[in-house]
Amino acid sequence: MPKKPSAVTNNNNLKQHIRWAWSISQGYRSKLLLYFILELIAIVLSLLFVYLSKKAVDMAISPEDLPLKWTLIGIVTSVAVGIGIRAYTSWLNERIKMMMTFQLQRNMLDAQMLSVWKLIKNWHTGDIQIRIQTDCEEVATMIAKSALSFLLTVIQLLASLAFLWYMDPMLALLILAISPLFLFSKIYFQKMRKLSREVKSEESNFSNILQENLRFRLLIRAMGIFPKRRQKLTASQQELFVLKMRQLNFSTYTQSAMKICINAGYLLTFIWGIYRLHSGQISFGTMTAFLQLVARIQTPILALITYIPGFVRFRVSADRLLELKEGEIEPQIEQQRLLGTTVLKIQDLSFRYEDKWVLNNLNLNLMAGQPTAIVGPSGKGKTTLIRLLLSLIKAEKGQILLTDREGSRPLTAAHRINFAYIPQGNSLFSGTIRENLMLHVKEGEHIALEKALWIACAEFVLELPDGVDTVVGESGMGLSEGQAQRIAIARALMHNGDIWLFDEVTSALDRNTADTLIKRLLDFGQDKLCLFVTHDLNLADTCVQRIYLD
Ligand SMILES: Nc1ncnc2c1ncn2[C@@H]1O[C@H](COP(=O)(O)OP(=O)(O)OP(=O)(O)O)[C@@H](O)[C@H]1O
Repeated sequence: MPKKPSAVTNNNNLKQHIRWAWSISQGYRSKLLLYFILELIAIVLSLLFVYLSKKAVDMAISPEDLPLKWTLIGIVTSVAVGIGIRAYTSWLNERIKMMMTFQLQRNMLDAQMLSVWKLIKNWHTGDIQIRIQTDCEEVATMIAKSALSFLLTVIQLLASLAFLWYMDPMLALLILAISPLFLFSKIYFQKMRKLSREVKSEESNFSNILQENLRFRLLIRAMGIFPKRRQKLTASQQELFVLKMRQLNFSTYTQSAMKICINAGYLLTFIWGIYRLHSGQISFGTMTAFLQLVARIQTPILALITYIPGFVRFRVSADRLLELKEGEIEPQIEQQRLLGTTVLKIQDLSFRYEDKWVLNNLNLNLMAGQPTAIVGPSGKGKTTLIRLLLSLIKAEKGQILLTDREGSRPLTAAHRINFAYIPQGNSLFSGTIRENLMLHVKEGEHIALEKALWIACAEFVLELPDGVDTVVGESGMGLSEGQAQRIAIARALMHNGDIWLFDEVTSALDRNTADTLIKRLLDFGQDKLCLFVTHDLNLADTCVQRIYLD
């Protein structure tokens, strides 16, 4: 059964998340360091601005005639350079974030594309899609942006606090005391994490329903189940609404509390400053510096608070992505072309899905030039045998040997290039027919396009107004099932593999076309190893060998 999106079983600790985030940052660290250093300079400049403006105000109201020019030049320079640095760092940061997101998305997709069969069936594509799209971005945002900004904000906060402490320790303590530090408590984090996880799970569920509704939109209408499927989508939206409202309510409470603290802090500083100014304990310049520093303390505190939801989402997303990466991945190996495969020998082959045995001690010899039909009732393991031959699944027992002019060797995933495989149903990609036909061909190793179309009884393509450049939609939309099936056959023949694995190639064809197709295939494939999985008895009768699976 596909995994329910809500079932995030992973719950890694903070250390594991940080270690993983660190590994993702590889390749970007020097750029991130540059960003960090420039931001530090910007912080120093902003404090320099506070210091110089205090000095300028005090100089301006001083009875002595002090030269203000250099102080004012210093103020303008610190502001101008600060703006320039911030513009560059924000550009740089967005760029790093984008690159990191794309790389993470590619890695996650690769892991899914290459994960072993057992894992594939556990996942719903809608769920995978939402994880790759939104969770990858969440993680990259944290690593490239929020984590460093958080650190910089803490530095800015500490520097401003130290400055204020230097001018008035009591005020610094008071400001800190009424800051909404409760937002860093464990209870707050736990609550946020729970809410975030629930929302993300429901988003995955919504994506699953949406994806299936769109994919089967014609079928849904034809079956008259549109209201039901719509209802399912609406129910998921309602659930999402409830969860997001819970999140919104929670953040409204916390933000209101936060705003009360921030305003109280400002008022306190103002009253405190006025009182001390009035009693002559501080200068007017110090009063302005107070107000600026309070802003420079409260703004970082506010910023730190806004990082919390992002940090919580990062941890939930990290769990979801680590879960996606779990399990066995097929190693990428170089493909080996065999030199005229003559025999494919299946010896004592047994296979089971979990505890259900599908094949038991199967023995079979496929010889070049002796087409074989595999027939039998539905659900007896015909497609499973094809999966074993394509090394998509591993046999429990037994082996498959391939013999060519150079000898025999066990079949592995490296031999896939030698197979011409046609799956059941429509398997065309969106794009032109030419793009579909040329998908896996190598220069100099493929047969002529027109020839492949002819053998596959797909000459009709050449008569279309745009010929092989005709654009087909998703899943071959714009073509009939039979037309799409014949183009898929031509595609399989194009790269001239020695071993043909044809799964129900005549299922969507009329009798005449099917018979012509069989004849052409058998004529052209006289030196090939042909395996037809079929319920078509005419096709089975034409084969030299018939194997009955029951
Ligand atoms: N991914 C899977 N996980 C668990 N069981 C599976 C899986 N795929 C197939 N099976 C089971 O294995 C058995 C053989 O399936 P298979 O698709 O090989 O049959 P088949 O002979 O090709 O059927 P058909 O003629 O209908 O295409 C079936 O009983 C099926 O329920």
